[in-house]
Amino acid sequence: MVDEVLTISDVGKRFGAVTALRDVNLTVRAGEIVALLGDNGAGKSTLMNVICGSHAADTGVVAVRGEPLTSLADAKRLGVGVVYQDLALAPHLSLAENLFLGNELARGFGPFRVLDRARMRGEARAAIERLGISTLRDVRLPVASLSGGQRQVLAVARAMKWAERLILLDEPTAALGPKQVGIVLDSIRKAADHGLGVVLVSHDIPSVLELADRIVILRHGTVAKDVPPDGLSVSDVVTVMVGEE
Ligand SMILES: Nc1ncnc2c1ncn2[C@@H]1O[C@H](COP(=O)(O)OP(=O)(O)OP(=O)(O)O)[C@@H](O)[C@H]1O
Repeated sequence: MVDEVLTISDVGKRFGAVTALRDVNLTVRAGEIVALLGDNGAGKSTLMNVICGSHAADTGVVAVRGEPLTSLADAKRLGVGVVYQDLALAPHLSLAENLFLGNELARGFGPFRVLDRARMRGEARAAIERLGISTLRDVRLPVASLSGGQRQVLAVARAMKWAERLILLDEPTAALGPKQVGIVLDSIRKAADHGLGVVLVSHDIPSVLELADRIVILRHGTVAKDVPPDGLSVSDVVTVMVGEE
């Protein structure tokens, strides 16, 4: 399909005697949010690691826009960005500096090259505005002064700035209060509205039912259910997760 960003076909992954993933098939389209749910040990992290190229699948194919992805370098080249649970932000640097961490802009030539702080600030403001988050207006503030939810939003803004096709999020609402959860969910929805595919892992089933376009439930390394959230309750999801349908 034309707007398919991620295609996972018959993926399997073992760790010694443990089968972490078996015959996993999954697609994500541009603008779509897919939530991966499952009990502990169901294979969620392994699948995310395979999608971001940090683990190679033993069998099957992971492809972004039809191009195979088997390494972290492939993931970067193919426009896949990851928001890790620890967010990988530098607390003493500003919002703008964090957005450009490892991708700093410079101006001038040769020995006269210096960081182009004004441009980084301008682009950081634009990146944050795209998410419609007014609470992060001052991009010169240090990240240490932000709340947990604001940090999570900043991490989403950074992934969105550098990833052209797909962003992966690990537990984006863990340890946040209800208001903060709302802000983070909004930022993820905005990223999808800008045409990115989104895959997230979460144990926060109510939030996921509100946010996701599709719910994919893994059980013992296979896809037990892949459905829109319409009409699903938390207990329906838990029943599938634990295998008591
Ligand atoms: N590096 C590894 N070496 C050996 N076994 C592993 C490794 N990573 C995962 N596993 C095993 O693979 C299975 C799937 O694990 P995975 O971490 O993907 O599950 P999960 O759904 O993310 O669980 P959780 O919600 O607890 O994080 C488990 O049985 C786990 O013990």
